[in-house]
Amino acid sequence: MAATLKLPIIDLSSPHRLSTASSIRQACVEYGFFYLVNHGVDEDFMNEAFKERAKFFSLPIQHKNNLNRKEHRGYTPLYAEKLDPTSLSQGDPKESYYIGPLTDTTTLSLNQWPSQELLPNWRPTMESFYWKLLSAGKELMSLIALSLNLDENYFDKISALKKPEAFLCLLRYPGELGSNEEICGASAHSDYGMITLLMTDGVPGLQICKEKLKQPQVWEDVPHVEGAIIVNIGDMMERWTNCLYQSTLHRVMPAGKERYSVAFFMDPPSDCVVECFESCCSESSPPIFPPIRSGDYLNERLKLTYGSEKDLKSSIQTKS
Ligand SMILES: O=C(O)CCC(=O)C(=O)O
Ligand SMILES: [Fe+2]
Repeated sequence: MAATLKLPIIDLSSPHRLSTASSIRQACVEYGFFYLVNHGVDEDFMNEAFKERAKFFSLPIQHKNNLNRKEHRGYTPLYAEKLDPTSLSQGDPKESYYIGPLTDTTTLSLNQWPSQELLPNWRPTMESFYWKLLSAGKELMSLIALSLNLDENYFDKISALKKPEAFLCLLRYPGELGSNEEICGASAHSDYGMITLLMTDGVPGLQICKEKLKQPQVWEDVPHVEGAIIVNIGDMMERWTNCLYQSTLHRVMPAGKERYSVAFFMDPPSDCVVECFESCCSESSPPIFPPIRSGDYLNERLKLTYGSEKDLKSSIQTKS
């Protein structure tokens, strides 16, 4: 049985910003994961958004398939994603729905929405959810900058936050697929981007592996904390910080029970160059990774997760 972790709790509303930043640093070095409380997304609203989310997933499959993922927005059916591309499974047994950046008017229309007749409150609820999470995420990024001995507006200054590539992802893991220990709901992976804000629903399953290079891997349970957002560091943040902050390997084990979660992936805009921060390298610890455009990095990772669009289409035809 996996041990249960007690991750650090960070209070986003604390007036003691320097000491909060120092706790964030410790959490990111040690775990790459922490809980965020007093984040401004109130529990009543979150529960309302969770209800709307469940309504979408309970629509008949043909309605969901009408909104199939295009340009990384819309519905992704069961098995279409494989977060661990080396896994031998047919794909991860989860379905999801992606809402792309609302901050960029040029790509806004790429988003897909269920029709108002079917789900009248869905779009305004999800848009509001998006803005609330973006606001919490931006506030957190200023503390993360402080935690790295950078100016608190640093991520704004390097244009990482003006129009971030932030995606709201609604997830459902169907319980009826059983609790085969071999098949993870979400296979082992680290997130690709800057940070992820994750909201779970109380059904267990999320686990992290603190030392991704150590064999055998040791997995520990991350319990749900009511009202808290789980934050994790993504690979681009790991590159920026020269591996000071870990993008920790995580997965979702099957619980034999339906499970929902929401992930808000905050990535820099595609033309932002991710290059080791000066505060994270020195002569004795030079940059480990070469600079890379965020968009190029993300595209490579997404290609591995989804295979080709042809694979996605055949997965829709055979699995639904
Ligand atoms: O559902 C969860 O708790 C985690 C999901 C996740 O890690 C992801 O989608 O990247
Ligand atoms: Fe993840």
